Amino acid sequence: MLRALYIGVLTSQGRFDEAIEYGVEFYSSQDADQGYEYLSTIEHALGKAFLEIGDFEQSKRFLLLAENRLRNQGLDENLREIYPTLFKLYYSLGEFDSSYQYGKLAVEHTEKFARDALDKSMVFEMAKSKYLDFENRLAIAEKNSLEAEYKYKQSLVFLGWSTLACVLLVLTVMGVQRQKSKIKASLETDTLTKVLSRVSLMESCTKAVAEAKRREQPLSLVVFDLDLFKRVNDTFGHAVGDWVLKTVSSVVRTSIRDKDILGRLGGEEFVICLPNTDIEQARQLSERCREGLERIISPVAIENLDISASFGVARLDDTVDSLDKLLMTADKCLYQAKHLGRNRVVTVLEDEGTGDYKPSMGLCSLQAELVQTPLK
Ligand SMILES: Nc1nc2c(ncn2[C@@H]2O[C@H](COP(=O)(O)OP(=O)(O)OP(=O)(O)O)[C@@H](O)[C@H]2O)c(=O)[nH]1
Repeated sequence: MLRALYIGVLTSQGRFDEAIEYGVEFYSSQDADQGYEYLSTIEHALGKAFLEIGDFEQSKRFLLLAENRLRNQGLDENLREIYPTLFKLYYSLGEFDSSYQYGKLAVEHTEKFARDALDKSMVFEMAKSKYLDFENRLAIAEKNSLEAEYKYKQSLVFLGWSTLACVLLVLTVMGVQRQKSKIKASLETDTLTKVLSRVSLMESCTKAVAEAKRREQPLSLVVFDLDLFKRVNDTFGHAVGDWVLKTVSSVVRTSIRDKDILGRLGGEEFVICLPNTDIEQARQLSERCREGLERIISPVAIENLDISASFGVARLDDTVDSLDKLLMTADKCLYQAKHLGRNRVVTVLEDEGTGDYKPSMGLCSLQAELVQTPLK
């Protein structure tokens, strides 16, 4: 193939004689194995060279050989190159019909080649744009996936922190709630005896009184106070005194109904509010409690630890129509019980005949009329 090219180069440089000499010498020793395309290229180069030096016969011979070879092989693209030379040859020979035919073929083949090239380049451009598009989409997808991964990691971090924050918040709220419930419980309950504290006792009693008045139901109120409790403290110490207070509370709690209200007024003084309970029922209940307290035995053998309490009982009526008056009346009865020798229950006395109770305010001056439990 190099030889064929060399001949072509010599021809293009105008060195026609050298090209012919070199080509004819090589061509006369033609080698069948060199191939059609190779031979036709040498023939075309020789045809061109002979044309240039005006040897039209030789030119025609080589060019037609080349044309036939290419036609037989269907090498259209090579034919496209040979037709202009044949056009020129026949034009030079004055054979204008043939010249015209080859000129036409040259134009047709050149156009076809141009169309093919255009098609190929279009296909190439399309493939290129598809590739670029693909590349772009790939780049966008990669960018998106990186962004998504980043966002995912960010959301994981956010989720972690928010979970931690939520847990901390819940723990804090739970802690605050626990504290609040503790504070509320400590405000509502007397820490030593576990019965209602003074504040919540007053609240509960106020509600119960209002409810009884609204429903027009009876209600009684008991105030009781441990007898000579100072002596218990002084003789046996405050620890024993505390134990007595706790035990008294629990004995009374078990002696009354669930709906009854038991609270510590202060020191060794307690209140029992008894909804839906008349004065006689309240007196009986107080008596049961009094007896229960008398039976308290200390777990360690403490000699002379006598526990007893005095009870004052009042009832809600037209005159004693508020919690304050109930407390005052019951307290007067309690004072009376202490005055009469302690360890007893004192209530206001029901007026014979009318069925009414004497006004509690007159209790102190009406001692003889008070219902008393006898001293043991
Ligand atoms: N251990 C103990 N003692 C208390 C508590 N609260 C009050 N006291 C004591 O209860 C005693 C009450 O004594 P006083 O008011 O003189 O009454 P008392 O000795 O019971 O006599 P009377 O009520 O007249 O029968 C005092 O010594 C108080 O210190 C308490 O929570 N624990």
